[in-house]
Amino acid sequence: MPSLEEELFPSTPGKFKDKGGHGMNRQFHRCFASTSTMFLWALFLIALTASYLSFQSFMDSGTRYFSSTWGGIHWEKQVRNSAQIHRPNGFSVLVTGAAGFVGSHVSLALKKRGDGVVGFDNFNNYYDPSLKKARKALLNSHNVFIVEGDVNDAKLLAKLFDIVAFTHVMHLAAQAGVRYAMENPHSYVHSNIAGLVTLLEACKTADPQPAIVWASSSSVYGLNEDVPFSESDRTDRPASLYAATKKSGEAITHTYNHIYGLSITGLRFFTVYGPWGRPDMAYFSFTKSILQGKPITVYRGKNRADLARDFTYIDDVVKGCVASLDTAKKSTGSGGKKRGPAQYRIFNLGNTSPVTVPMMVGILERHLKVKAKKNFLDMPGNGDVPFTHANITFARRELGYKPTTDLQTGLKKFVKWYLAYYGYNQGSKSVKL
Ligand SMILES: O=C(O)[C@H]1O[C@H](OP(=O)(O)OP(=O)(O)OC[C@H]2O[C@@H](n3ccc(=O)[nH]c3=O)[C@H](O)[C@@H]2O)[C@H](O)[C@@H](O)[C@@H]1O
Repeated sequence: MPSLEEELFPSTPGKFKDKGGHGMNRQFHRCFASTSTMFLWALFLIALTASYLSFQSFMDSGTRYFSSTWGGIHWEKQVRNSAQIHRPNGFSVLVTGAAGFVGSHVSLALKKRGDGVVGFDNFNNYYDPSLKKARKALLNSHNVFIVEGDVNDAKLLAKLFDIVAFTHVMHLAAQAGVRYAMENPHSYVHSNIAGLVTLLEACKTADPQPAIVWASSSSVYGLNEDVPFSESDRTDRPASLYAATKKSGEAITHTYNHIYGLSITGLRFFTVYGPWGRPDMAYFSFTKSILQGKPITVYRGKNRADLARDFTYIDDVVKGCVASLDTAKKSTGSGGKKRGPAQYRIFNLGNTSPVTVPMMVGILERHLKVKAKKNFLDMPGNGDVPFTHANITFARRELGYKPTTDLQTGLKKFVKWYLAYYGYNQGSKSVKL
């Protein structure tokens, strides 16, 4: 049986039989037959190519539509609902890193006072994503919708700005952690530099342009030895790639402020801790190890000096973030062009009372009622700095920022949350105090 293809496009000369007649005629017929065969073949190939290409493009859009986590009428409705403002002169805020530690707290605080909040997070596995999912569930229960996506996704960002006229962006999405930068340097460049630029491009083009508040880091002070650290101190000697990407962020945001009129506020966070915190941070991982009866490594600086941090409680930092949004002036650009000078600020958000790491461990021991097995180790050259200490005069004056929680009180709240969330049974070999 001839195939469908053969029936439509006969290729055997026998089917174009010369039914008698002259040589010329035969010649003409042969010639005509071969030309028309070629023509038909060409038509067939064109049709095949065209249908292949349209199938490809259908698959492309289909893949995006069916497998991506964004897009569609239902999704847009969720975004719009989440962005709805429920107070006079309220904001609509895009919070990146909303499933993160600081992001989830800030999102909740804004939502509770009636601002519209749309979360944004890529739920990466730098640390246990189930904790991020639990934060997401908490936010969902307060009607905050988190868009799943990466800040490097320009199309998704453009779509969001298309749907919502965000008044502010609270940019907290980042690759965090000081020492992990030696293991995975490119993840810092990807999130903290490339992602930041993609986000700023979206903000600069948005109409209206939002005001931006974003997370820098106390680590930008690097090898600075003037204490306490003031915003005007040197920040050109970072000790880690993480710090270098945050410092770059300060420079990059400045250019977007200068060229496009974006209103920018950079916040230098000082070792933020508390309930729903980050498992990669020392106070958190120490708690887990102490409860499991596992040893912890406590780093020491030059001449065995204890390391110290200006540990800052999450609720204090949230107040600083919200006050930054409240005092941020509008961006001045439109249509991607600057129309006048715009606000550019940088604030320290610290606690102003550094505590040594062994003291922090002592507080945890008391709250957990379990003794830690401590191994002291000279600080490896891994990006750590010996101490941090914030001067918060500027934030106090401009934001009314006034931290009120000391480490003792803050860690008590953290431990209470930790035990409620994970339970006591983290291990069997705990040594009770
Ligand atoms: O303030 C900041 O800018 C930074 O604060 C923290 O960085 P870090 O202060 O290094 O916080 P931890 O990783 O919790 O370390 C706290 C202290 O514990 C020490 N440590 C850490 C881990 C460990 O196993 N042993 C140990 O002694 C560190 O050397 C450091 O002195 C955050 O992890 C960064 O994302 C943030 O940007």
